[in-house]
Amino acid sequence: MTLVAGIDSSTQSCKVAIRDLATGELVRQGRAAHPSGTEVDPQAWWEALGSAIADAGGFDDVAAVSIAGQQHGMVVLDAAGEVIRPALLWNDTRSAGAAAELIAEFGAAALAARTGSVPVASFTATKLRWLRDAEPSAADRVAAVALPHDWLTWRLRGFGPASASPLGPVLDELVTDRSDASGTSYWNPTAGAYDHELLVAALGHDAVLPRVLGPAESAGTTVALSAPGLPTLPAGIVVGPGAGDNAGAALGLGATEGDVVVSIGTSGTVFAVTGEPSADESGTVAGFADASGAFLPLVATLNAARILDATAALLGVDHDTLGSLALAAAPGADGLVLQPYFEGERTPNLPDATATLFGMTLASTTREGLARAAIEGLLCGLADGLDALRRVGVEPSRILLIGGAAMNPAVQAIAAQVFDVPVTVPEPGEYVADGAAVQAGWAFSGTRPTWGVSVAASPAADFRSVIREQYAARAAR
Ligand SMILES: Nc1ncnc2c1ncn2[C@@H]1O[C@H](COP(=O)(O)OP(=O)(O)O)[C@@H](O)[C@H]1O
Ligand SMILES: O=C(CO)[C@@H](O)[C@H](O)COP(=O)(O)O
Repeated sequence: MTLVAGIDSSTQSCKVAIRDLATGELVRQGRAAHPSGTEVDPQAWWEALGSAIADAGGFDDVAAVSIAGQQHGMVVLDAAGEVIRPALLWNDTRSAGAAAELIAEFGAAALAARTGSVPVASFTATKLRWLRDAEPSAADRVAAVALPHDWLTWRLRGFGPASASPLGPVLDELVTDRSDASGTSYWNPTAGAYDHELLVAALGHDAVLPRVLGPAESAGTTVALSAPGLPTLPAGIVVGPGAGDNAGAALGLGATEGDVVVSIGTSGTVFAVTGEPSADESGTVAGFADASGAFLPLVATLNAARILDATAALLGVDHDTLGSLALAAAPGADGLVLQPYFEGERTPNLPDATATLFGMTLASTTREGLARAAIEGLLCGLADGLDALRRVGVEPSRILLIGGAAMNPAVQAIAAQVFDVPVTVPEPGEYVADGAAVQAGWAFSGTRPTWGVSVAASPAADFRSVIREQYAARAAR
């Protein structure tokens, strides 16, 4: 049996899935938590990767591995391969002003044409601009800029600071893939090339950027690694190019035309695989590349599963009870509307916003109503994202609902009331890690594995227009 491993180094945790290349059968899995916060030392991801690999029973019998990861995070390296400062994550909004500056300097239409997207604070270029202005001595030392998955892939292949890696700080050995490169705001998905003028405008000087590999290209192989608390690896495992986590999920689901993936994890994302690139000048849709050689128009919200975490904590219940409470309230929650911008928001671009509860009356202010308003508010933001995808030409025929919160039966049922296209819930699984495993198998064998995905639920279509109408009315005010 040939085993391939996929890794999802996501915002909240690191997950490993080991599958049989021939059948796709899940053989082993593991996971480890990441630190909280929007600024994280990449070493914590490296240690979590070691724990997750150990939790999955190790890689001694694994033939190939690939890493998908949270997108956009700024990992800055000096000439010695040392991480200069903690990484700023996709959900860190301190660079909102820098994003506005870059748009003012180049124009939204030009940036959309050159990079597929109009940057918001999530994008790497804006974080580099923030670094240039807020920490100039750190910016001066930047010799290379990587994304979370690029840096982990580099470490897995034995590169890193001289003191902590067998092959040392060879910056030219950094690699990435099209999907993650397209979230930087200095890579052109249509041309398939970096735009160094935009990098220099952001950082203040040029730097080494990871070489962009094709979907099935191998990044090389692992070297033997062994140190307490860090990944333990045998030599010679084929390493795939890696991917942004959303592109990884599309690969893991085998998403095809008509499929729109709605992922409810730390971020909420709505995306589709398309044959043509997109360039939305309004900035709502990010024109990413995917991990199969195609494109991935995507809308992302900063607030998603943690809306439900916060509401469940407030009500003093677990996720299941939150769901039961929500289903006990009527669609529309008697007018109670949660605009759930707890962490600011990215879509719409309101980095300094906070959450607001509208429509509180003596009748509507119940535990059941609040639970439902939380789920409805979460899903309405994503349904707005679906409408934005339609505006760039995506024609959805079904929603594939994934991510931690998609496991909640109430979220599934209310999704069928909020989305006006049929909702399908794949078997609970780690589709980002699975997509990375597909990619590892592709790099190993030269053929893209097609493993198939089982469906767990197809909630009956139950569209209730009141939910989106009252949400939109509140948003308009
Ligand atoms: N049954 C559930 N109902 C609602 N939320 C859930 C449920 N199970 C997990 N979650 C939430 O899902 C999130 C994790 O989802 P995941 O897709 O793994 O996120 P990420 O990939 O961003 O780390 C957490 O915020 C967790 O509390
Ligand atoms: O910023 C984006 C996409 O543009 C996010 O989707 C990140 O990629 C984080 O993903 P999760 O950790 O929430 O899965």
